[in-house]
Amino acid sequence: MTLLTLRELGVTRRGRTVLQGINLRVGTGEIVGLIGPNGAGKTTLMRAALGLIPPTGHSSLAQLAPRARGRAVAWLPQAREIAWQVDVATLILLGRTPHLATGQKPNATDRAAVDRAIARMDLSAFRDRTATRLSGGEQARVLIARALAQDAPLLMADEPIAGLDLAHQIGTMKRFADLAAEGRSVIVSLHDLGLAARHCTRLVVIDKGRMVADGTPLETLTQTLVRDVFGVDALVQATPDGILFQPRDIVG
Ligand SMILES: Nc1ncnc2c1ncn2[C@@H]1O[C@H](COP(=O)(O)OP(=O)(O)OP(=O)(O)O)[C@@H](O)[C@H]1O
Repeated sequence: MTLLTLRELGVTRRGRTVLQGINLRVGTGEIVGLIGPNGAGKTTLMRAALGLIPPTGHSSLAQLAPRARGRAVAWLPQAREIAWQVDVATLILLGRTPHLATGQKPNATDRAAVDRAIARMDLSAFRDRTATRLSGGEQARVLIARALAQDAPLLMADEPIAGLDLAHQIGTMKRFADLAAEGRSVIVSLHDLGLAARHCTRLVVIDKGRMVADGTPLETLTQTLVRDVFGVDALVQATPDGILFQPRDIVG
């Protein structure tokens, strides 16, 4: 089953081409890491795929009406502002909105989805706390939980682990693996190439608005690619315990 199809997706902003020629098909059970330097076009790709900015070309998600899109994909943007002075459980319940008709009250299924998301993001101790009074990293986990509660087949997350402590970075990547094991998929932009190499099933490398590599972490994260795209000399090594990625120095 295909959860997302992009064909020749492109974006022009203020007369400048910032994304072009993106072709991508995401099936079930994938953790697709979107990687690339600052300004490469990762956020633009996700927002264009969702139809949040007008793209050229085709995105299967951009065609959908808002409620149908909310059931097809959960979107976790990079900006993490929480505006509502509500408790954590209530905020996470907002993730169920695409499943509720206008005026419909949440039912047992919705509450179970919230409980699952709270457990998955290690937030049981925070469920009754006011969300705006949590630390930045705690708020980030609440927003991930809200996206998980949406129970969509596809999760698109823009730098979701930025600002999380190490254990919660790894924990979040493992939760994404749980989703993939359930047959869902995750598209996640990441700057930590070590975590990307270790936890993603596939990496899509974006550079200057173009896709320059698409494959397994070992196929894509070659020393040459890391040097050419990121300007960094790195050690990339397959070990019995997974891929090790160690950036060593800036090149050039
Ligand atoms: N509203 C806008 N108007 C004009 N240019 C924009 C706009 N938004 C983004 N851009 C440009 O598009 C390019 C891609 O930006 P994008 O945010 O997609 O990069 P990114 O890969 O997500 O970067 P980062 O890792 O820094 O978050 C950048 O050159 C950026 O300056």
